[in-house]
Amino acid sequence: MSLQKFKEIKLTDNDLNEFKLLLSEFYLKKATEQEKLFVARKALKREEISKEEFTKIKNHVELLNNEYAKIAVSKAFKENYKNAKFLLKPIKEGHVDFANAKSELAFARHMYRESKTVIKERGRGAQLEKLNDIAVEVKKLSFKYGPEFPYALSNVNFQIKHGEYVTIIGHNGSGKSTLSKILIGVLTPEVGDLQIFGNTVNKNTLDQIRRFLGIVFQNPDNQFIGSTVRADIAFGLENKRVDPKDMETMITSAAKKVRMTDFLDHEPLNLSGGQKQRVAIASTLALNPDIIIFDEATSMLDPKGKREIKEIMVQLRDAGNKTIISITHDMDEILNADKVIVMNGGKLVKMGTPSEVLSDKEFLRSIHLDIPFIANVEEKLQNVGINVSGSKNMDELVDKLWQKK
Ligand SMILES: Nc1ncnc2c1ncn2[C@@H]1O[C@H](COP(=O)(O)OP(=O)(O)OP(=O)(O)O)[C@@H](O)[C@H]1O
Repeated sequence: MSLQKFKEIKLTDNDLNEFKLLLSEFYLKKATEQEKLFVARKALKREEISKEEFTKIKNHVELLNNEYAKIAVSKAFKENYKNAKFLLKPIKEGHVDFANAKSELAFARHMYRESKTVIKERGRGAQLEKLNDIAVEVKKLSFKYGPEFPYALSNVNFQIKHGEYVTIIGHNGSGKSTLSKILIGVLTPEVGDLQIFGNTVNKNTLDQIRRFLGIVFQNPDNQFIGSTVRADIAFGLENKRVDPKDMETMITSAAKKVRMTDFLDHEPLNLSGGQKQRVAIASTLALNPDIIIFDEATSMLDPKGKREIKEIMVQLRDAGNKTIISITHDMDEILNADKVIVMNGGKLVKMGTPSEVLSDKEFLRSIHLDIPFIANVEEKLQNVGINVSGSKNMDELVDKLWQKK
């Protein structure tokens, strides 16, 4: 088979995602019906239902079992893998098609293995494939809390690339919380579309898509489950059924990223606000999500705590391979971001780099946003003819002023 022909007929990551979703959905349906059969069997013994009624339920379960057995096969993926293997045979190393055919083979093998794992796990725990490198895409999104309410979000559109650090900012009532609830799947958009790595979020896909996301909430006290920092980080891993022998390494590695290794045996409730949020971040990081959403995560912290968390957001972005989304009304937070999304009255009113957004200070003031302290100082300096802009913190501003001397 030629490479061209293979590309026309090959299975894609989309097919694999559909297979995962179908299996988990069907398994859930089957489990529910099996539960009904269990109850019916007891009812039959107590003569509360007739033999005919019981047989009807039993036949239905049998039918589902048969159908499930037909679906839960990785034959198509095996065939696809076999086709990919044939691709390489006639192509010599060094030929233009060689690398291409090799990567097709690697992906076909990955899909075949994944399909077998999903069957073994009956679709439960399945992680959908990333279909592109756009971590979040919101298209024509509108939302209202009820028919008689005004739109809390109206026609919002944006894209966040994987690896970007984005802040979503807005005054009270601008729609930030509504947007964040939609992003984490607590609210469902009625108009428009939300995609995570190319996967459309809906009630069938939500559970699987959530695995891409980690969330750090506003109140650190509401996020603790364990009696020690270690137990707290372990909780999510246990839920994910991580092998206990890998657990300690994963806990230490997550704690290290937020500089909390010395506190692993401490009680979370005795920590400072900033430290508590660091533990919450470690618990999230341990699960290795691709996207971390900080939902007003610094708003209850003192200045030191705020600084600590902001530093960690920057470090996570700098370490690569994580998308950081911070929903906040702290304007100082926008300076370190790659991109800023400004919300007002349920609409996205501005989007750009911090410098682009800060270039129109009058507009920001008109929608009741405070200008970051550093940007205010720069504005005052510009007014007296000293041209400095785009500083992320006081040190950077001082450096720029020294260079001008
Ligand atoms: N549960 C609700 N029922 C009805 N309307 C709501 C509800 N929650 C929010 N709203 C309305 O939706 C709009 C957007 O509110 P939202 O809470 O998303 O804004 P916000 O930017 O997060 O504000 P804040 O910073 O005060 O939390 C507002 O007009 C608000 O009154």
